[in-house]
Amino acid sequence: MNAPLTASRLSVVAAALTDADGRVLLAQRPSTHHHAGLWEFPGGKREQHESPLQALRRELHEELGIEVQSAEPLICIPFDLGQRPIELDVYQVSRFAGVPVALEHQALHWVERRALAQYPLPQADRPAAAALSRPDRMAVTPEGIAAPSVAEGVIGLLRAGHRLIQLRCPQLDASAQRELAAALLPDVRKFAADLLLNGDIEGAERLGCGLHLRSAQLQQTRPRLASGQILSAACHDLADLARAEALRVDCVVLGAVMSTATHPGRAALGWAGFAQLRACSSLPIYAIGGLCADDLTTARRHGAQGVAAIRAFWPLP
Ligand SMILES: Nc1nc2c([nH]c(=O)n2[C@@H]2O[C@H](COP(=O)(O)OP(=O)(O)OP(=O)(O)O)[C@@H](O)[C@H]2O)c(=O)[nH]1
Ligand SMILES: [Mg+2]
Repeated sequence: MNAPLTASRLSVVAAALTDADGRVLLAQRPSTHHHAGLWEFPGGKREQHESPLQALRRELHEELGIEVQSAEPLICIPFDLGQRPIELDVYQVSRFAGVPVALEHQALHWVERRALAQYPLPQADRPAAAALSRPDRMAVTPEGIAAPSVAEGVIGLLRAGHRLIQLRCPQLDASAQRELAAALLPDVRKFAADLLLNGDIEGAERLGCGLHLRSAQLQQTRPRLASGQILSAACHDLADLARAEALRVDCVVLGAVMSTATHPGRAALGWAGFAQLRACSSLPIYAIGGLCADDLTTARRHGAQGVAAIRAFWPLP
């Protein structure tokens, strides 16, 4: 059965068309349309009788003259901050017949994934650009274990394919956490991964690594980080998300989606609550709280960049 079209959000389907080199097609919106001149993923409004895939096939035929052969769901973004609330359902399309031609757009560009964010995109597209270019998992180190075990576990995470690791060691003082980060950074860089220091602004500035701000730190001015140093932030509600957006963070971690043993007192958002908050921000958002890798598909269906977890990802017993 087709997902119902609701009056509250306009249902829009769009395609991240990829070529053999993994580049993604962006299309520049016509000067006569809403969002004129911005670069978007080709697609358009789903009609009442259509499934998302039927709408995608029709739109890509009309706009690019191609036939879609297969499409995988990438991310479905509820977004309420524009002129009209939309649900932007983005599919990854790597198999299609024909060569895309700009039948309705001003121009087409094949873009390296890392360069997507440099294009002026509609606000709702930012989470899709991040879904195409940034890790879908953030691993957070568990508390209460000695520094050598944290180091061993982080190496295990890198070997298991994790590329975004938050070093969170409340059991160590700030200087010991910083020392541990400094020792781990050569390995982190060898794996082309990113390490985020939890809460230690000065440490991240000095070491040149990433930083994860606690929600209580969101009132401060933006830390002095270079463009390659990822800035992330813990958020629990709308006010946190607004502050994180004002600090121009690269991503946030939002939860708890499910109730967890580590934070038993905190009310869980559930996926519906998560999506409501997601719709009020254009930031890439990792969902956290009682989640594991099996929840990635559900997370993406609710507009998340992916899943952040402690125990579910930790490779040591
Ligand atoms: N196709 C597309 N639309 C997007 C994206 N991001 C985004 O906010 N939108 C918004 O979604 C809405 C519908 O898109 P559209 O203008 O392509 O619709 P359409 O192809 O059916 O065109 P039409 O209005 O001429 O019939 C527009 O308000 C558009 O700005 C995106 O990446 N791709
Ligand atoms: Mg369109």
